Amino acid sequence: MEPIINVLNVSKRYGSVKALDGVSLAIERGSIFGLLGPNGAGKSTLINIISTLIVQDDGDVEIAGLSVQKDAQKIRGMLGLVPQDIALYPTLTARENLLFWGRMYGLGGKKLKGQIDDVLELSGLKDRANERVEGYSGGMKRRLNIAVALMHSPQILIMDEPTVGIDPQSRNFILERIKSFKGSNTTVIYTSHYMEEIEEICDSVAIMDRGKVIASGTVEELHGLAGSLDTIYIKTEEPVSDLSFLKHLQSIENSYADGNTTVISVAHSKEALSSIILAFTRAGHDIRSVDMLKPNLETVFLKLTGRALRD
Ligand SMILES: Nc1ncnc2c1ncn2[C@@H]1O[C@H](COP(=O)(O)OP(=O)(O)OP(=O)(O)O)[C@@H](O)[C@H]1O
Repeated sequence: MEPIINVLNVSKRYGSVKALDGVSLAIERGSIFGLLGPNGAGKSTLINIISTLIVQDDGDVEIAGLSVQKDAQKIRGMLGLVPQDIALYPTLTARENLLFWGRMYGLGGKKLKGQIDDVLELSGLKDRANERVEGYSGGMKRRLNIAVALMHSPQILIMDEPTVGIDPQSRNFILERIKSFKGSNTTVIYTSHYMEEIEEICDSVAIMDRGKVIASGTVEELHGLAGSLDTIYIKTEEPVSDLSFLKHLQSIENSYADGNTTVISVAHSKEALSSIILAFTRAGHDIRSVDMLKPNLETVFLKLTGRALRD
């Protein structure tokens, strides 16, 4: 597949802060592309450059062969942006907001009406379309914001943390809707610092930290960077100083004691768990709790940076 977006060695500074430091990325047409990173990693700066809202200091972004610097106007017509801040008229109804934005995009007549019905359906707001936006919940406003971004049927939908601070129902609704774009002509760029969301919906992911892309690939490829081992944490009533009772268990790759917690690395935690628990009990250790951690984007980030994603 052909990339629709090529980010070529892009840098951006704010005073002494390097918000982006030589970022390069290729985003496939029709994919759902995730940008994951902690606060301040540079995600918003990057998508604002892709959206032609701010200009980079160095490098370029090509979208369908056009340059954000030279062809900003044309590129804007191809993009739908869902910004972090809600941009709606509170005293207008949802339908009136969509009418306004549709006209801004140059739509009119039957096409405009049809498009409004489509995006209301898509955002699950059809039944509430004639209510004023000021009475909407945060999640409904966010869904309307997405509807606005879809009014001109953009090739690329860019969403900056669209699920922050909204109710779980709206969050699930939004995630399901984004998943429904899979295999369509619409390319989605999705930023988040929630790794579960990115794992759930994205085909490809770039992990950003301090202005750089520190890893990119499919979710599976990125999991591979954390190694293939699961981690089991067993908390006991008393500290366990001698772990020789685990020796006979072939599946254990590594184990160490950390106070009352024994940390065990195994290839297949599900299969190994019952024999590990049995070994603890037989050795006379009372177990207080058991936790399992499979490799995920959180552990990948930890491995690459030595820091947690959610510091
Ligand atoms: N307009 C600005 N003026 C000064 N510094 C800025 C500006 N915008 C961003 N920065 C700085 O650039 C860095 C990257 O910020 P950016 O907003 O792109 O990160 P982010 O990954 O989107 O984080 P968040 O999840 O908090 O939005 C941060 O250190 C931020 O403080």
